[in-house]
Amino acid sequence: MRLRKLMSNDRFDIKICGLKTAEAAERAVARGATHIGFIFFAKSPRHVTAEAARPVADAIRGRAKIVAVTVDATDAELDTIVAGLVPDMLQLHGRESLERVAAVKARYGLQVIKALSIRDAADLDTALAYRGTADRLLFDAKPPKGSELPGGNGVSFDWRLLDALDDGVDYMLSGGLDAENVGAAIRSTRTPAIDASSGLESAPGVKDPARIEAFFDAVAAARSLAQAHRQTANQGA
Ligand SMILES: O=C(O)c1ccccc1N[C@@H]1O[C@H](COP(=O)(O)O)[C@@H](O)[C@H]1O
Repeated sequence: MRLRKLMSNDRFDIKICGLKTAEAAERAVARGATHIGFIFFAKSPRHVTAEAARPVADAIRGRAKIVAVTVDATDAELDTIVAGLVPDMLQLHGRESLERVAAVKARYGLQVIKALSIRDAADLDTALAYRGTADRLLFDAKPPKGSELPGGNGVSFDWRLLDALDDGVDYMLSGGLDAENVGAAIRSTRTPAIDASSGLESAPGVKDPARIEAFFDAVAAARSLAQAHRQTANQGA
């Protein structure tokens, strides 16, 4: 049943986040990334300035959505990022309220992804309140104790919580995805989109070509297996 739901939606988005080089961005897009994310958070090993990120973004502009990832950024900070990077979307990965999400959307006229950290069913309920205000929800794990980063921690949450979601919820599954677990994530959830960052790195902030390739290979394998299951199910119907 879940496989049928997953594959009945042809659109499947793959966001690769925390890019710093045109080489890594090009590799991700060549393999099918639909979204490329740049991190604007000074404490992150993936932090970039708009000036440094712009040529990387320009190299793939028009072939994947350019996403600026920010954390409780002020209007002044967002003004600099939006003017310098010219992103297609903003990802708000802090404690932004519903009102703040609405204000950011209105100020820039850009699509907004709201990242929400999930540990239990109550967190999912809180996250769902952003539906209709944010253009898309992104479910990430809660940061481990002591982490200075609200995301990019390489940890997953219990994907079984997503069983409770209605089919129509448009979200991205994030948190600790890598080549080893992304197939299971796709098979065991109904996710219409995935997002990965630190699981594709050889060191914090350093994207690894082999890990990127292995990740996309694993995604393709899981998607074609699901497709085969759907065809078998349709033939039996
Ligand atoms: O990657 C970071 O350093 C980061 C910093 C601040 C906010 C978000 C950040 N990353 C985002 O977190 C999720 C999950 O990352 P991971 O796959 O677990 O490493 C993803 O959206 C990153 O873009």
